[in-house]
Amino acid sequence: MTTSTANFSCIPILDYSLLSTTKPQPESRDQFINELRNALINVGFLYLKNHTVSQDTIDKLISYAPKLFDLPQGVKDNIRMENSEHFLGYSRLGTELTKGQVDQREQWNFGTGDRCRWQKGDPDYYRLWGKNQASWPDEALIPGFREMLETYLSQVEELSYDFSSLVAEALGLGPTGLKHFYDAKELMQHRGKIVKYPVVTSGSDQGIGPHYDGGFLTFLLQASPHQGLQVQNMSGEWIDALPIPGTFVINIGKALEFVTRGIAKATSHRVISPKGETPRYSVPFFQSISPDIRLANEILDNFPADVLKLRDERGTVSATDSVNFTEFDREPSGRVILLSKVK
Ligand SMILES: O=C(O)CCC(=O)C(=O)O
Ligand SMILES: [Fe+2]
Repeated sequence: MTTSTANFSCIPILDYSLLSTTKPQPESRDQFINELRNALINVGFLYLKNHTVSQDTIDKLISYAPKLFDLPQGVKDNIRMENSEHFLGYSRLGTELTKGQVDQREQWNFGTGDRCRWQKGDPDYYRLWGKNQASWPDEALIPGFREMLETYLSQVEELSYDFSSLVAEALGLGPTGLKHFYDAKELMQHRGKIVKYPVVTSGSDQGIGPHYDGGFLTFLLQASPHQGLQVQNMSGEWIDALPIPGTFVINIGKALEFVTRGIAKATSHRVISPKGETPRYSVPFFQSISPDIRLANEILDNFPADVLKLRDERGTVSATDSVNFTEFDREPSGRVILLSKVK
């Protein structure tokens, strides 16, 4: 593994209020963009504070999370992901593996939008666009949950587009430099999960094993105050990403790393199960790109020399722990996601 001068020992905290449109300050904007460039190239992870998602909605989501998992097992099993052609719904503890090892987590999978895009003759992966209907627990069992989560997902979706334009700017591509990776908003379906990591007293404490995210950008809400998320730096050390109230943890996925020629860095991360008395909860939101995009045809060019220099000074991590399928650059991105679900 290459050790780099740009190795990190903590995850930067970026302040979204530096971009405030009520009092625009060019130097504050420059500061934000510079900090973002550093985080994208040297860390692959950042915290975002003073973001645009309402704290009231986040507080509600945090209080709903345990109630969702406390629903009777039969209710949860009725809306199991395994029965959904859209891969939405509930998945039991122990049904997921990372690199052959069982992850100790229970999850609900949701998507934005509420329609299936697939029509006869369309590619198979359009079926991933699913109606959420099947994945919502009965309103009477958890009143207000659906409305709260739809509000949350649509606010994070908005943030994800705004943030993607800032990422493009920070990489020297101009604010619209990543826009062609997305279809029209009403055609996109982004995915989110609500995850419970139970307390582990014996056996494996792998909440989720070391992995890279596959897409462009992930927006993670740490929905309880537990230690557990760790991020691997250039020399292989695991750095804690402790929950910071009022922030999102944002990280880069393999697809963005690939199309930016390794400039924006995907960083390996994992979750260690909680040891105390109470479970850990988190809510990742995975921003999708157009399902028809073949990444190998879309590798970006025209990066400014200073951005390329920062990448080259950083060096590369020689140990590869890539996504578990090899066709991720050549197949349409929708099929890559489909393959990852059925493997
Ligand atoms: O739960 C977390 O904190 C991280 C989850 C994660 O990395 C993932 O689901 O890809
Ligand atoms: Fe992840």
